[in-house]
Amino acid sequence: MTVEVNLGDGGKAVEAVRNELVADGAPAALAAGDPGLWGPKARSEAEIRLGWLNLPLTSRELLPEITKLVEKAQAEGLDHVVLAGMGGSSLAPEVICATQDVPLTVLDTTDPHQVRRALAAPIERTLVVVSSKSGGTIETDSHRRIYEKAFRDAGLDPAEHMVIVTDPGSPLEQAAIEAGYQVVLADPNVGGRYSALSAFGLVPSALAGADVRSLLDEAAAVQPLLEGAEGNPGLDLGVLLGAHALHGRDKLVLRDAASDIIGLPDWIEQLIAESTGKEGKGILPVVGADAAEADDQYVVSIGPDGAAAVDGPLGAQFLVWEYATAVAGRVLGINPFDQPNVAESKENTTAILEESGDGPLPAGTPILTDGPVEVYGEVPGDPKNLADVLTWLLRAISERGYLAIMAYLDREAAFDAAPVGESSFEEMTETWAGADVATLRALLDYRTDHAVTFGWGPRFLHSTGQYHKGGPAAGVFLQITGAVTDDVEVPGRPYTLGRLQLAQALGDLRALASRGRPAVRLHLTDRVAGVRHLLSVAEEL
Ligand SMILES: O=P(O)(O)OC[C@H]1O[C@H](O)[C@H](O)[C@@H](O)[C@@H]1O
Repeated sequence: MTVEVNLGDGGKAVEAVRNELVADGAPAALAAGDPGLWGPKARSEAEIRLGWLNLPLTSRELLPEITKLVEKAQAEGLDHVVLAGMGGSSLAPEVICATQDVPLTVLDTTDPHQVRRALAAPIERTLVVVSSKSGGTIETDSHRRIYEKAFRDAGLDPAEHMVIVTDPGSPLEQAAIEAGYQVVLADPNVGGRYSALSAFGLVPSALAGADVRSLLDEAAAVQPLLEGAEGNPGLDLGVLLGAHALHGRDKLVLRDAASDIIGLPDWIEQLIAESTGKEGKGILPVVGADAAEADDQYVVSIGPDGAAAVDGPLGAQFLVWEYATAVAGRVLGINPFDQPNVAESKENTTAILEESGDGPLPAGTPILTDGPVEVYGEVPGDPKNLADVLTWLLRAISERGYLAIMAYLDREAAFDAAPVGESSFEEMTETWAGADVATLRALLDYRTDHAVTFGWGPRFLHSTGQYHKGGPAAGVFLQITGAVTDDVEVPGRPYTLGRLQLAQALGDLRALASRGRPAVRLHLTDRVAGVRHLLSVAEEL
């Protein structure tokens, strides 16, 4: 494992931060699990959150149990694995499975259309892993209820098709035991976003067909390096992240640079945004962007190439980024193990659902309609059309600010426009990009020097959502929702997935608006036509 770090202009500042950490004995103290490294306020939380340091060793104890589960699933012909889990309970398995090229369907959405896609797979061959550390996450609870019904409707016993991963003592453990489900208990001394090498990362990945022992071996190989002051990749990276942020370079552009690992930036995004984005401070990860000229941005690459690059196998990457994030937390003077502002949007969502009863949700009235796109929110200057609204949003970004696009839509919808195997790879990619709302990020990025991020809702609420509300008050927010034509009931609950999804969008908007941040919601009355229109307007700006 190597970490190549070119200190560039920030050289002296970075060196000063490193010297102070080394003088304080921080690298060895962190490796030894000292909970006092983040100050007295963070101590009690840190005392129960440092188990990730030992996972390369302790997770080996899970391997026999995992092997049995895998053998059982194989014997029963369960080869379609669905993972229901949000944030730290699904981001690592997604990277592990993509990197090892084994199929895993990740459900970290309340979009009914996307959930319908998963439900369309052969149910008799489906194994659902329900992963939730707290056991109380509304999206995951909804997926469990939906699949339980789907299995029963197909004459199948849910207990034969479900595996639960949760913390000991969670409400989910209780419910799962009562229902007779297979349960794997995770290490409770590991927080969600640090849980890649715990049962949360390993169980669903192994069931999908990944080799998880090798991940532990890779992490174990880098572990001894994390104790020292020299040749310590976690320290080098953490110093870089922390020192840059201290000096105003707080946008971390993450790039995949010819590595064999697929999708690691999305996992890093949650780790860093949720760990550091609080108390008005933080580091904003920017995924999918090119190197920017702006002086609040810098690039770290995954792979062998780049001025600052983290190169090494996936298991080692997980551990090094976690260590680096903990170091950056110390440098910034924050607690890297809590997420104090995530609950706010969740509470708003619950309140909105309760206040609305059986009636419509408080979506408001559009200030204008441009073809298949309705615009909601306060936009000064009497905007006439969508182009005016987008132009205003871009202008509203302050110096050192950023624009966050948050799309509460089906992240696989663009597949419908570009079916695999029907045209050349280049044609397929072009068609895909023209139908994928995520393309908006690049189109708007092209028109501003400021950082532009993109997140799928509600997935990002468990990731960058913490930074949006707890980090520097510098965000401008563009929310996108869409009409639901094929909703999904949530058994035993008074809402459908579509209703929950819209309530989540409105709940987060309420939290952002209460901070006085510029925030607009675009609603696509026809999803396909709406995305096409939005992209063509952005292209013409
Ligand atoms: O695993 P769960 O308890 O369901 O939590 C899933 C996610 O929920 C919350 O939003 C936290 O902020 C995340 O850090 C966590 O990964």
